[in-house]
Amino acid sequence: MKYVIGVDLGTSAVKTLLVSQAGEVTAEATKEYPLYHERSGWSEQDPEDWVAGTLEALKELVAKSGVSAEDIEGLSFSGQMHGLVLLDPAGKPVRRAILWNDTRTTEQCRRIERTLGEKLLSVTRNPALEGFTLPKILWVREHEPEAFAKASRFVLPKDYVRYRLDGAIHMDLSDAAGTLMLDVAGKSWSQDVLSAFELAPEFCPPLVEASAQTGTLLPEVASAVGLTASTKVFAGGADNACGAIGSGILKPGLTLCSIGTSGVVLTYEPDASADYKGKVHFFNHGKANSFYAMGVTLAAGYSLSWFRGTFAKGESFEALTAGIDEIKPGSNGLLFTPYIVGERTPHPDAVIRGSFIGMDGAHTRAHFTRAVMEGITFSLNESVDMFREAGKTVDTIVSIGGGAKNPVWLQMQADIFQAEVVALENEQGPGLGAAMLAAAGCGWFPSLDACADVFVKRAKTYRPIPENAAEYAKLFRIYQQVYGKTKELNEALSAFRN
Ligand SMILES: Nc1ncnc2c1ncn2[C@@H]1O[C@H](COP(=O)(O)OP(=O)(O)O)[C@@H](O)[C@H]1O
Ligand SMILES: O=C(CO)[C@@H](O)[C@H](O)COP(=O)(O)O
Repeated sequence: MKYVIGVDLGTSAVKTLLVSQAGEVTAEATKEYPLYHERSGWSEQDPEDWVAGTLEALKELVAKSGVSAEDIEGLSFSGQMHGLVLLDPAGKPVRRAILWNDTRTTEQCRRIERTLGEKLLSVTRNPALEGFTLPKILWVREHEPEAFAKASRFVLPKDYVRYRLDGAIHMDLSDAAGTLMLDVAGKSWSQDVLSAFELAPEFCPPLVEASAQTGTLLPEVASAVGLTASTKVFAGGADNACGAIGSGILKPGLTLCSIGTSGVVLTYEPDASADYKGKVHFFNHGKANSFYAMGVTLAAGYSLSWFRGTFAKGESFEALTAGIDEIKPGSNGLLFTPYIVGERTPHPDAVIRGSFIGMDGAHTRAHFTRAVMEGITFSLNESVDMFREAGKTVDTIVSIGGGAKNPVWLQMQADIFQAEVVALENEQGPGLGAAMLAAAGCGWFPSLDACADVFVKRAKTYRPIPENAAEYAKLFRIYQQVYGKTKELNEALSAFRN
């Protein structure tokens, strides 16, 4: 039996999966790493932590699987999107990476809008959002000119890790789409954008498809992790593109919900013709010549992990969520908005922050926990709503990410989204998608679709419970008012944030 490895470079951890030719996940190994929030709205990671975590996870994966290294043919990546890694000419990062959930770049976003005008949407197909890469590049150039002067090019998080594994610098189209520098439909770096901001073409890495082979493992890396130097390395893609591949979202009509650190609702687009007028993100898929549209909740799983870290330190998610199934929809009148690091869809707003509305002396920690999960799901439902309003049928949603480990949350998703929610045998869609890129790249299947027929294994389907769905429809209308009613209050409070 032959095997491939999927490496998912997430925000909370790097997760590695060993997957057989039959699509069975035969081993998993995960390594966590820290996030640095030095100021309100800032979010950074050390690229060395990603590399060390990946090497440790790979070593553990190979050792615990008992599989012979010769049988592991290839490896590919899924990566947290948008994070800026600036490299000096020797390939060393000049500063920590600035991540997708860092919102310090509002001023740069406004400048990008003024400079590019209508080209912003017609070329990059996306609005200027703080999380995207170009505003981060402009921020470093303005605020840290010494660091910027050392940088000769930039890469995205998984590209840096791949470079350290195979020694070659590349970026795939699905990840490049999130930089705001790509001509998304034309699949090339946009000369218009680069010249508008005086960035040299050499500052951008060579573009490849997510399924392209970029090299083989460097001999020293292979021996450090217990693999062979002939292991093929494939480019891989953005985590959401890989999540879509790993959930079989490879043809029109399918929708994905992912609750990781962020939360996304995503639909497949067969070509670049759809026009959502910048209300949702529009990116290249990991499947060649196709696209996807998606809405993003910045702090989805992160809201629950923030809540756990602050009020239930040291407890597992299982302990934290115990008993929430005994509480009725609406958490006894408690409502949470998950804007704890600002928001993207449908309110691109770096200043807004979260709220608990309706706190009552009768509420217990379990009510708060359920309210957090409901608030996250309401936020994702705003994206579902937007797709429905744009004419899409959203009746079946494949659910992945850490949030999909929780059956109560999966039922809540079905009740709030008013759609069937499908859980997969393994909730790690992006890691599986990465493994599928390697499997297809190794020639095991003629296409990603053929690979999905074997690799994507559906488990349970959750159907809406009519009385819950009716309650949630009423609550959702209340939830939608909280943004408007707390916006000004948060603007006033922002002066007191550090
Ligand atoms: N048992 C669980 N119940 C509810 N939520 C969970 C559970 N396990 C993990 N999560 C959620 O999943 C999130 C992590 O998801 P994951 O997909 O691993 O994130 P990332 O890819 O961003 O690193 C956590 O922040 C948490 O909110
Ligand atoms: O910014 C986005 C998408 O635009 C995020 O979805 C990141 O790609 C991080 O993903 P997770 O760590 O939550 O999987």
